[in-house]
Amino acid sequence: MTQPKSLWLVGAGNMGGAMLRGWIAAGMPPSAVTVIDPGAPAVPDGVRVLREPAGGSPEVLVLAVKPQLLEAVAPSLADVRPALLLSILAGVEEATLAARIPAGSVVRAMPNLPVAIGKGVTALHAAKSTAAMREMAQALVAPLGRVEWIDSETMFDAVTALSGCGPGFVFRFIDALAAAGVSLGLPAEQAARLALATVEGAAAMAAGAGESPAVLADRVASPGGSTREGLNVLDRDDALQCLLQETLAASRQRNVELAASARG
Ligand SMILES: NC(=O)C1=CN([C@@H]2O[C@H](COP(=O)(O)OP(=O)(O)OC[C@H]3O[C@@H](n4cnc5c(N)ncnc54)[C@H](OP(=O)(O)O)[C@@H]3O)[C@@H](O)[C@H]2O)C=CC1
Ligand SMILES: O=C(O)[C@@H]1CCC=N1
Repeated sequence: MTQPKSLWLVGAGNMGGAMLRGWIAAGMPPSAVTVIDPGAPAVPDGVRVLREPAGGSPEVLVLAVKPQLLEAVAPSLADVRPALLLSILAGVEEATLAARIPAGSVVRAMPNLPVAIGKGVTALHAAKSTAAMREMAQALVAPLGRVEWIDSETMFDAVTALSGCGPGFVFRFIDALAAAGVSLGLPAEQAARLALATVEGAAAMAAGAGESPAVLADRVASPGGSTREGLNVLDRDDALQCLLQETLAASRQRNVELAASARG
């Protein structure tokens, strides 16, 4: 990967910490990274941790605090001049970021939690970045999993709802599948193991298959068999489809609200 000479990670919580673990696992030298986080989080060996910026500027500044903290954090970064600001803040728009933090280029990124194991998805958007900094951003997130550029920033909230929040929805589905097994009399621990392995196997198979998930679902559903009966419940009045539409719409709406409040 094209390694940045220096990278500051501002906020190393759930998501910043996941990206950091992914980068170190992918070979980024820990000595290139400074974490800035007043909570003094645990970080991989060799990574420097500061409570606040202590002068100088990195080549890349990754902003990974909560969107609601942008206003509070920006003044401490007012004298920092990174070549690239990579923001993972949900909702917060490129223009808002550029107005708060002076950076050569701004790229928005929307990763998801599995980046920690190199199996994440990161969406990227940049309207005004230089080509070199777009490449830098892409090279930075490429070892963390799939990378997708989003042309229109207006789509970024929808992408955030789907792939950024998506692992949360899938984790909930795994629990619900297990709980449904328990309701049929299975022991809880065994149901949890079966649900997780089933989702893992089905996702891996769908990822490697040349056919759509719909075709694969039909392959599980033998004519006149029991899967069809179950699918009929999920499909009745588009029950699952409607539930997920409502789920993503609620998440997207929250991103819109976060963007508006960061705009000020
Ligand atoms: N979680 C996820 O799956 C995803 C999150 N995101 C985005 O990532 C960002 C962070 O979310 P998440 O990791 O879940 O939140 P967390 O609260 O887990 O992480 C935020 C981190 O920032 C730290 N922090 C607080 N104040 C400051 C400060 N002044 N300077 C530097 N660091 C500070 C927090 O410390 P302390 O805990 O001590 O307050 C914490 O370690 C959000 O903008 C979110 O939209 C994007 C994609 C997915
Ligand atoms: O829930 C959140 O706010 C963040 C954004 C995407 C995933 N988690």
